[in-house]
This record gives sequence, structure tokens and C-alpha cells, in this order.
Amino acid sequence: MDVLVVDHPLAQSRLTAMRNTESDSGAFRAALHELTTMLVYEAARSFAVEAYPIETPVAPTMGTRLANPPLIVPVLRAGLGMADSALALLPESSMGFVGLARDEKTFEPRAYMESLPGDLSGLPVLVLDPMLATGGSLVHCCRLLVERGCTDVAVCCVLAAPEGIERLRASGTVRHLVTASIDEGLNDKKYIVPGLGDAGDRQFGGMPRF
Ligand SMILES: O=P(O)(O)OC[C@H]1O[C@H](OP(=O)(O)OP(=O)(O)O)[C@H](O)[C@@H]1O
Ligand SMILES: O=c1cc[nH]c(=O)[nH]1
Ligand SMILES: [Mg+2]
Repeated sequence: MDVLVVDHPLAQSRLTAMRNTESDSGAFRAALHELTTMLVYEAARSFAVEAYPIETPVAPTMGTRLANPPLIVPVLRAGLGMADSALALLPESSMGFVGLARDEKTFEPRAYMESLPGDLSGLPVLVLDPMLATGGSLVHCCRLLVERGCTDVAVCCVLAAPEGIERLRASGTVRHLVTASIDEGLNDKKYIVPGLGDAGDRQFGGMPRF
């Protein structure tokens, strides 16, 4: 698994807005939308392209397009705030959904939704989740993809803890990880430090109800 940290000044300024407790949910979501555009732009560097003939107003030439647009998979809830930005950059893509909520005591993910194609062989997948903390949630999600035949998984997250990166790497499910920061680690409640808090609550408020 290769890991890319997007340390561009514009990415880091959006990340700062997300970390700041003074940012309300509107400001948090706006910064997440913009940062996701930058993360997906960088993740797409590894996507295969193909040439095809076009005509400009002046002359025929060769154009470029994605050979195989990825399935986009936001991890609910928090990944929903990344979905629109990713789809805007990848308008030919389809979208699947995985719903996970981390148990507050065991810190393991509880799955409450899967909406994915049954066969993912030959289809690259781009997974979106702002937070890679213990790694339990992303490993769960990426295993669902591999079980369906996917061999090309890229993940975009806003923040990653070293523990989560190692767990994801050890799972052997992901080829590329793109993040805006590798933070110091996790606290005793398994929140990323310094982090940004609960990415779902900061976008949508309250607790998930189900
Ligand atoms: O790496 P982990 O230790 O598994 O933690 C990361 C997960 O926690 C958050 O979701 P959460 O479970 O809070 O659900 P939410 O998006 O509905 O808030 C986050 O969006 C990740 O999915
Ligand atoms: O820091 C963290 C860890 C898990 N989930 C979050 O939303 N934030
Ligand atoms: Mg949450």
C-alpha cells in the first residue's frame, strides 16, 4: 500500500478549518468538500487513461479519458460529505454505499448497510471516509470490496492515525491511500489526536439513529 500525504497549502488550510472548534457545521462541510476535491485529484493520478480521437475547432487531435472510471464508495455517515465532490470530478462513475458505526466500547465497526454491486472484478474502487483511526472501519469496508472480486482499491481520507495505516496495510486490501495528514496517534477513546473530533457529528450533528 502506498501512502500519499497531500501537503499542498490549500489542502492544509482546509484541514485547519476542519480541525478548528470555531468552525460550525456549515464551515466544516464546506472545507471537507474542497479538501475532498484535492484528495481525489491526487488519488486519480494512478488511474488508467486511454487516448481517443477528437477534433478541436482547428484540427484533429488525440484526447484523454479515464479508461475505467472507479466505483465511488463513501462510508456512511461521515464519508457522505465527500461524495458530491468526488462525483463532480468523476462524473462517469457509479456510487455504492457502506454504512458503519463504531461501537463506543469495543471500537469495532457495526455494519448497518451495504449497497454494492455483487461483482467488482475488473472495476477499480475509490473509498471515501474522512477518518482512519484504529482502521477497523476501513478494513471492514475494503474486505467487502475484495470479497466481491475487487483488486484495485484506493482510499481517500482526511486524517490518518499511524495505527490505522498499519492495520489497513496489514489487511492487504488497499493499493493507494491518500490523506491530508498523518496525525500523532489515538487517545484512550480511540479518537485521532490532535484530530478534528467526530467527523459525522461535526457535519450532521447529534448521534446516528437506528
Ligand atoms: O478507524 P476507526 O477506528 O474504525 O474509526 C473511523 C470511523 O469512525 C467514523 O465513523 P463513525 O463510526 O463515528 O460513524 P459516523 O460516520 O456515522 O459518525 C469515521 O467516519 C470512520 O468510519
Ligand atoms: O477521531 C476520530 C476517530 C473516529 N471517528 C471520528 O469521527 N473521529
Ligand atoms: Mg461518528
